[in-house]
Amino acid sequence: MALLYAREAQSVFARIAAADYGAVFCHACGEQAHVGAIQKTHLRDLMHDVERCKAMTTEYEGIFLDYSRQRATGETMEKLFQLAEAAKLKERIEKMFRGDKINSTENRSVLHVALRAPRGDVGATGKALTNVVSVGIGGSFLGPLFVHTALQTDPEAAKSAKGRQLRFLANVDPVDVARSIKDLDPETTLVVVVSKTFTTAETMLNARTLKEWIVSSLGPDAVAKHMVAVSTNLELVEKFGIDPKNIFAFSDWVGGRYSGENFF
Ligand SMILES: O=P(O)(O)OC[C@H]1O[C@H](O)[C@H](O)[C@@H](O)[C@@H]1O
Repeated sequence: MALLYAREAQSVFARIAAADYGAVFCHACGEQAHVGAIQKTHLRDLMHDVERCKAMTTEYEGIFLDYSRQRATGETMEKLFQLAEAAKLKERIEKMFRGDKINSTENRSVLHVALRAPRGDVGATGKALTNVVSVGIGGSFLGPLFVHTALQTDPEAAKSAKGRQLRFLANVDPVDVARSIKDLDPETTLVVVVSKTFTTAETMLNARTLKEWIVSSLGPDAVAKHMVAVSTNLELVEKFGIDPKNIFAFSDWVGGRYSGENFF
């Protein structure tokens, strides 16, 4: 986990560095000369420096990180830390984790890190969410169904699924909807609305029905804890009332029939 977060920081850092290198690095640190010098340095020579190599390793929560094989010296690292501070890297990472719309070109949150959230989420009343109702039709139904069926014979998946239930709502038959939720408790149920477009009439109707089911039992605030969406249409998902932090977004160039290959 620590390594994943470190990687996250690294990638944010790389983006900031790439975008603002000239403006931030040179102004804040005034060190273009160092860039020139390090560019002329061969990694082989740096690797002879035992002290440097030792200093460029770190360990956290059992994960060992060795970044000595980067063309960088202790001085480079000092400057990079200054750059990170000048570019407000920590603040930017916090914004990303908080779900702020840091993707300014598309005006959307960047929340793939939410996919790494620890398992065992609880609902609005603190009870574990053990039931999942997957709402979606067409590719948005068959993809999840395919994965569910395939994993049924996987011993590890079967073990994790013990005591849990997964139901699919793939049509607008009110009897089917009623039957699917009849023995489920909203307190322990998570509703996943799967819709690439988030406009499909059947899916939207079922999503509204289940939203009402949750709200009438647990109140409007419970939606944030009991409903998530898998979609390309972040605007409509938010309008529907699902917390942006609970959107598993994917790109519209993934066809519905390939739905099993992304978050579905
Ligand atoms: O994922 P959605 O946008 O809700 O679309 C769900 C389904 O809608 C229609 O039935 C289309 O013919 C399918 O190709 C699509 O998979």
